[in-house]
Amino acid sequence: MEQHGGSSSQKRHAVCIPYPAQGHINPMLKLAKLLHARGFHITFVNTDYNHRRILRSRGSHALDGLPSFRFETIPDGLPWTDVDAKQDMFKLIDSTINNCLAPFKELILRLNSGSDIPPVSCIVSDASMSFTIDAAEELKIPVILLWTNTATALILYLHYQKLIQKEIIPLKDSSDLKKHLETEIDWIPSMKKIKLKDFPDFVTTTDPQDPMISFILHVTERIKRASAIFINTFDNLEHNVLLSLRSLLPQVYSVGPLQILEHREIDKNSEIGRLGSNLWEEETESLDWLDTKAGKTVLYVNFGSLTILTRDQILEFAWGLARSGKEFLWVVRSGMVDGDDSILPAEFLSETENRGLLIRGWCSQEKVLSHPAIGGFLTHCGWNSTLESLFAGVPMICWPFFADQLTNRKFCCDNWGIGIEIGEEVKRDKVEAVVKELMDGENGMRLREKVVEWRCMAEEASASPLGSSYVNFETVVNKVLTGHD
Ligand SMILES: O=c1ccn([C@@H]2O[C@H](COP(=O)(O)OP(=O)(O)O[C@H]3O[C@H](CO)[C@@H](O)[C@H](O)[C@H]3O)[C@@H](O)[C@H]2O)c(=O)[nH]1
Repeated sequence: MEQHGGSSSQKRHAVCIPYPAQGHINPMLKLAKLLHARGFHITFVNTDYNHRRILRSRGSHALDGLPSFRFETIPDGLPWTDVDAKQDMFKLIDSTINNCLAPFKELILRLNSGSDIPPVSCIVSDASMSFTIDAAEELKIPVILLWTNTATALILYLHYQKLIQKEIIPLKDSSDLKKHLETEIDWIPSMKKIKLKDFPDFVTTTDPQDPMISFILHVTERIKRASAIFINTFDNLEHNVLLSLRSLLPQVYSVGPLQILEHREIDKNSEIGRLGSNLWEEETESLDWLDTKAGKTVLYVNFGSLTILTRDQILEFAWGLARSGKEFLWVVRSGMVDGDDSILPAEFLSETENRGLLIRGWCSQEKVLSHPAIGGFLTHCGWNSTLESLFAGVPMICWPFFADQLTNRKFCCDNWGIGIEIGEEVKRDKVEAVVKELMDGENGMRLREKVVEWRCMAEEASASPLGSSYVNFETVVNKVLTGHD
């Protein structure tokens, strides 16, 4: 991809910095590769902690980079921990806000003093790392934010301040929780009568100082200062919301699914294409196992990188899967079950050994979802998983854990027609019923047809030269990042 760029003095240099969690690093790496393909020199910035994790999971040379695509690190400000230690999400949020600006600015100054690379000409930052806006303003360079959730989640978050002003949150009395969650909100542009239970979480707090609410207010206030905001979605999927959003934030550009742009533009066997960012080591068994299975017969089960299940929940899922009689591939990440990952009972393992593959660890999800044997996805509705499922044409069973996943569940099931709800409380009978419905039922067929329709629209959005996401990406690269009309 070097051929697109000019000499180092002419090249533009983008410093790309994701929020330090898997669901944010993955889309940022895709974006960085796309910018590199357009001739940008890239510096990709991980936290020290995640850098060490990637080296461990991908090998000691995984982040050596290339002359025009380099990796750097900054500390996350948390006490030094072992790579196996789980990072506390709330402490990490707080720490990035308070501790990352100084090392980030030092990094940019150091990059600017190097003679072998072009000076930093723009920052491409996760919207949750909004200290980067201060750095960009000081350096007088543009900052582009990447919003890794839906446009819907963004418009809802932008109205949390108003929810507080209207005294809807924080909740005064938690005994009213059920009624509170059924409250219809009808004053958010393009959101027709959305209930609080479909908001991206945190609306059940009774704490006036709730740290997540403070974080949401912090991010949504600062986001307005960005030169442009990329959203990993596409126009057809969230057309009206994007229109409303643009009247609040004119610099919003839908550029998703980034996976499709990456797929089209980056040769996956090239040095850049092979760069990856998995924090857990990927197993290799599941693709071979899937090769032995018939088309669309296997349910894939994976709850992403942050979900924590209780012992009861994992048991209910396990027995529901066993009773469904369907084949399944279930990936159980280390640390995914509160207290103990090895609690799946021997009876479950022996009953399902001929039709279930249980992977303890991490798989290559994009490859798994695209395998022809996969017929359904039991998911926590993280936005990357949702888009990846859509791109693979795989319908979903939706069991959100927290945050934007609740909103994604609502839209997948009620608006886009690509998912079935399983209910908040996991019960084996329900799991059994929805798995059968998705894999064998008429409803499953309808969802499968619908998801393929959405995949076609996503592909159209990403197509050169007129697809909306493609055009939006080009517009920002030309106008904002390189200053050309
Ligand atoms: O075994 C696995 C499990 C996951 N993945 C990948 O890891 C990413 C997970 O992202 P996502 O599905 O979005 O889930 P989370 O890790 O939970 O993502 C966080 O970030 C997302 C994007 O902001 C939010 O939508 C979620 O709510 C938030 O929890 C995806 O790219 C998956 O392909 C793998 O490759 N292998």
